[in-house]
Amino acid sequence: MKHLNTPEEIATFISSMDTFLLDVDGVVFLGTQLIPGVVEALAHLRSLGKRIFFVTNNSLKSRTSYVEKFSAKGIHGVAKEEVFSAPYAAACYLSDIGFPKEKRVYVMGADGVVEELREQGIQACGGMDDKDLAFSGMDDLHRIQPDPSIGAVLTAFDAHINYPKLAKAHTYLQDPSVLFIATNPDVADPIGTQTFPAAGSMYQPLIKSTGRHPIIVGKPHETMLRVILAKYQLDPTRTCMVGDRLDTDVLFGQRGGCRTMAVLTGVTTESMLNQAEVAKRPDYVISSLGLMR
Ligand SMILES: O=C(O)[C@H](O)[C@H](O)COP(=O)(O)O
Ligand SMILES: [Mg+2]
Repeated sequence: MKHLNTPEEIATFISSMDTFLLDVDGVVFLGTQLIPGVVEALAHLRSLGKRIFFVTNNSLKSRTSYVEKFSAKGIHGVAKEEVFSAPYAAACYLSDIGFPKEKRVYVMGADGVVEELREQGIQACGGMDDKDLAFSGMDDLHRIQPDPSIGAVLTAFDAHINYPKLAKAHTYLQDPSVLFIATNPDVADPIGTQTFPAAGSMYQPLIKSTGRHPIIVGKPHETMLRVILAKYQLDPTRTCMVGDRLDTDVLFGQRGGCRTMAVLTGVTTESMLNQAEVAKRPDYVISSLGLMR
């Protein structure tokens, strides 16, 4: 694990890579705030002809919305195809396994998830339509019944989680043929100096109530990485996954045979790095992506 501190060390590292896979939350943004120096760093990498892809477990936005957010924050010229998100990975997974056209996916999450599914021609329900589902007592639950049109339950980050949604998902998952999928395993997100529950905390009640475990399609699940490496014929040894989490970003890069870098602007701290098992540590550490300019 090499710390990159001096401009010379950073320049030497950059020259050894052709492609950068950048995590978003904790690397580019912290909450809604752009991390200082990132716009300049991205412009510098691009000026050197480096390829950049954004690989995020964030399930609040579609890739189109992400491109708009990047642009609004001064990160211009990002193509939708350069953004790989957990909702997109979920849609590709369902499409790749031949999810039946007549079936629907029940989404516990935001509209960005529904948008990505529909873009792949997959019917989705739930999402924000269920955010205000009323619950007036246990005898109200007879309204929630099995639904043969549901072929999968997909959980994501859901700021409007409620008991009726959990009851619907639980009911649908009683049928073993209904797929149980989760966008990502991140259990908490850093916002400012605090942390808050994230997508990986949202499906835990269903694991307990149904006894079933979801297929996780986002990082560190390497499907998304294999798609990127294959689609763009990338050399993993000259591709670096840059992230703020060891258990998603670094593991994701390692599983794909890529180089890995941790930044200290998100979840991971210096002490976490030193406490981590050697095998789980990144190849490189830099205090911020903003220094790569
Ligand atoms: O909120 C979540 O589900 C995730 O913790 C968060 O969005 C992670 O996003 P990433 O760091 O992969 O961009
Ligand atoms: Mg992150």
